[in-house]
Amino acid sequence: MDTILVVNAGSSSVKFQVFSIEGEGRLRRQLKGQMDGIGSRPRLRASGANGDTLADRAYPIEAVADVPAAMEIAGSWLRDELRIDPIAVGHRVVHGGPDYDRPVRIDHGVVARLERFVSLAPLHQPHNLAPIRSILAGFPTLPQVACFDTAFHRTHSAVADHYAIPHQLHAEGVRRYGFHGLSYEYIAKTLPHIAPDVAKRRVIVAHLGSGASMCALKAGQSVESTMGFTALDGLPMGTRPGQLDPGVVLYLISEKGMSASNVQNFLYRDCGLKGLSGVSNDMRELEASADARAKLAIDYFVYRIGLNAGMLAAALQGLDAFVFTAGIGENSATIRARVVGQLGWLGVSLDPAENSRNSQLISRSESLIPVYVVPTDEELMIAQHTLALLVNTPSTNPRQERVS
Ligand SMILES: Nc1ncnc2c1ncn2[C@@H]1O[C@H](COP(=O)(O)OP(=O)(O)O)[C@@H](O)[C@H]1O
Ligand SMILES: CC(=O)OP(=O)(O)O
Ligand SMILES: [Mg+2]
Repeated sequence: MDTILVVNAGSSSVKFQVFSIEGEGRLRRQLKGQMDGIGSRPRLRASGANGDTLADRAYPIEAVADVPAAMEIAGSWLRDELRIDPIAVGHRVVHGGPDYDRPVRIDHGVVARLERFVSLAPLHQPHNLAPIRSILAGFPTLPQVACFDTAFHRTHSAVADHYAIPHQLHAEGVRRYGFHGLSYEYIAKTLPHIAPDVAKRRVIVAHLGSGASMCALKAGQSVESTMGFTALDGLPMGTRPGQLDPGVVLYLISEKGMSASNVQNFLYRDCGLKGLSGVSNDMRELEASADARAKLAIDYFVYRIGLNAGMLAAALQGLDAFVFTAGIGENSATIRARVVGQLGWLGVSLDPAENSRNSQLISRSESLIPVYVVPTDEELMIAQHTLALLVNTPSTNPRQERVS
């Protein structure tokens, strides 16, 4: 069976899926898994094609302290226990910079270009590139494809793509890229099947995971995002602050004597829900906590989502649907209820029973704007792009020739 392996390293998880190629470009999911709770409660879970459990293992926090450790455990499980032998590997690569507006077949030149963005996505890019490099070294003829978080947002207008700074910096690549594009692309492709009328109109998608952002979709195209040059901007996240006055950064440097790398570590690892609560970066732990600072962190998260929804509704000049997705958006009925509470001024009204069941439609019929929960599938997007590039790019790999 010819298969494609997909690897998606996020800030608190490593996700992977294996798809078989069924002919005529159709893919069938054979395996889906993730190591999540990295740095809080690490757990490897995986299921097979029929949803049957293949692994469910909890690890002590110190055994999976970071993403590389999670990658190592998940990788050896796939390699040594399941003997996965794919004909191609698709990777999520968070930063594609100004040049990549679509997925690309990987070679050493591509890796060298993507290395330049490591400092712009330090929580992700090194972990996205590490498996690419080790596969290139160990299996140089195995086709690999990079799929970018930034690519889906390259449709933004000039006003959405710029900061009010001198042009030279924009020309160098200091732009408002936006991230989580593979997730938004999946939602944009799925929404026409769920709600064909609103999918053609103005939709806000809230991708609320460990990293969190929101996207304004007009007729399925991204027109605005809460994230910018890096995945620091916009909403508060597990360990990142979201929108912050740049004056705070100047204060850290000039008054606290912090170096550039101290500030980088601080902004990517010590802020957000973790910094504000002092309890955890993990929303499940905050929801379970009685600590007043955990409550403040959740209040702040919800409040900022409401503020940013107003901004995106203005970008869209109206709103026809609101969609929740990713770890928190798909699973926390409490957070969804509170966010919908913030959208009351738009005439949105929640159906609490449907919300508590994680139903697809969680608003009441009289709600002026429907609210949906759509589980995202970044890995499926990556597999589809990988297959498309396999079929359309010539290769020296004889196993790959059979696919086309
Ligand atoms: N049942 C749940 N209730 C509340 N939060 C949840 C639940 N399940 C997962 N989450 C939260 O989702 C986040 C992880 O989301 P995910 O999209 O997997 O993140 P990432 O891809 O950035 O690693 C964590 O903050 C986790 O606490
Ligand atoms: C870009 C980003 O923040 O990704 P994730 O949410 O997977 O950490
Ligand atoms: Mg993610």
